[in-house]
Amino acid sequence: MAVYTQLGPQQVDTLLAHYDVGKLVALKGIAEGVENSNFFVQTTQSRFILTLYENRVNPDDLPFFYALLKHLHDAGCKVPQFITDRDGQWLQTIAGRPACLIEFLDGVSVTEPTEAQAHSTGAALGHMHQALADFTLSRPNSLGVSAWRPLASRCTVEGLESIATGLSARVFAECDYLEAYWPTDLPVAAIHADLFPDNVLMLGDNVSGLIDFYFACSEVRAYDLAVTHSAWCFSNDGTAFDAEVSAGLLSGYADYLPLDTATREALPILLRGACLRFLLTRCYDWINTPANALVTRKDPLAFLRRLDFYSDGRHVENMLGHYT
Ligand SMILES: Nc1ncnc2c1ncn2[C@@H]1O[C@H](COP(=O)(O)OP(=O)(O)OP(=O)(O)O)[C@@H](O)[C@H]1O
Ligand SMILES: N[C@@H](CCO)C(=O)O
Repeated sequence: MAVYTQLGPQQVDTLLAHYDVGKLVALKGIAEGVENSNFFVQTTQSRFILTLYENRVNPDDLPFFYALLKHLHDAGCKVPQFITDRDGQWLQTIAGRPACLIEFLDGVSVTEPTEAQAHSTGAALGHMHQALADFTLSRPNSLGVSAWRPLASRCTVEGLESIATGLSARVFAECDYLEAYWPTDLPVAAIHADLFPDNVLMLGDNVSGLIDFYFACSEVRAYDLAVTHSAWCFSNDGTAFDAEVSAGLLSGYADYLPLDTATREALPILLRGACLRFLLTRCYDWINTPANALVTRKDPLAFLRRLDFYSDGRHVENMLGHYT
């Protein structure tokens, strides 16, 4: 569940009085998500998401997210806009929390994507990357390659071994490998960094919205493709790779940005990096979240299985065969 702060209609009425968006008709907490408190707000004029930023989003980063979404929206990408009040303010305080009123986008997130849906997602990602080529703000990636070893240490050897025997050695060996081979010659730009299926809204086969940009940061651009590939192209538990979904995602992306030689050569490393990032954050949460907490812990081993898959160079070669 993700309603950490409760809100009453009176508080939301008071907030909405600053905007030209009509009067409150319905207010409902949204269960999905784990980072922020989200509410569905229906007014006499339209529908909105009201997000209250809880401890994991640093309020100092909000101007970066605002500018990023405005830039993408102005470039025609399907992302929600932050709504400004009559004084031009988009950042408010409600119940003592920083809060924003955000455009509501139609669509549902899929759990078992088809090739066509993956194609549309790849295209939306490529379009976004193209649009961000002239976006000038930056935000360091606090979960990038240099953060993985310290994060693994914070998980502790015992913690990692409690999840799977041998996991600790595997994780530290992977840190050695990725630190040695992480690409330094590819374009760096603002990326989404967490484009899992639950952060993509779809209507039928078509993307209607990309949401949840709160991990967005400056990074090797193709790493975003790697993250998205690792999130979309496997069964949830990571045991089954779906070659059709992979082909759809890559071809949608390549409609906007070519998979040039440098990108193709770096992808095996970037894909392994994406797996290690989610393996480690899930391990950390697994170890530090009580089993009976309201937030459901995500299975870390689902990303160890993906890491195993990508570590076999033949798999990535087959996937990219069409582009060489
Ligand atoms: N702009 C939007 N339009 C429509 N629905 C939205 C929008 N933003 C968020 N939602 C809904 O709210 C849910 C939670 O939003 P979001 O993923 O941003 O939360 P979060 O707490 O940051 O989640 P996460 O755990 O994925 O980081 C989404 O799954 C979606 O159903
Ligand atoms: N999308 C992530 C959670 C947010 O980083 C995961 O599934 O582990």
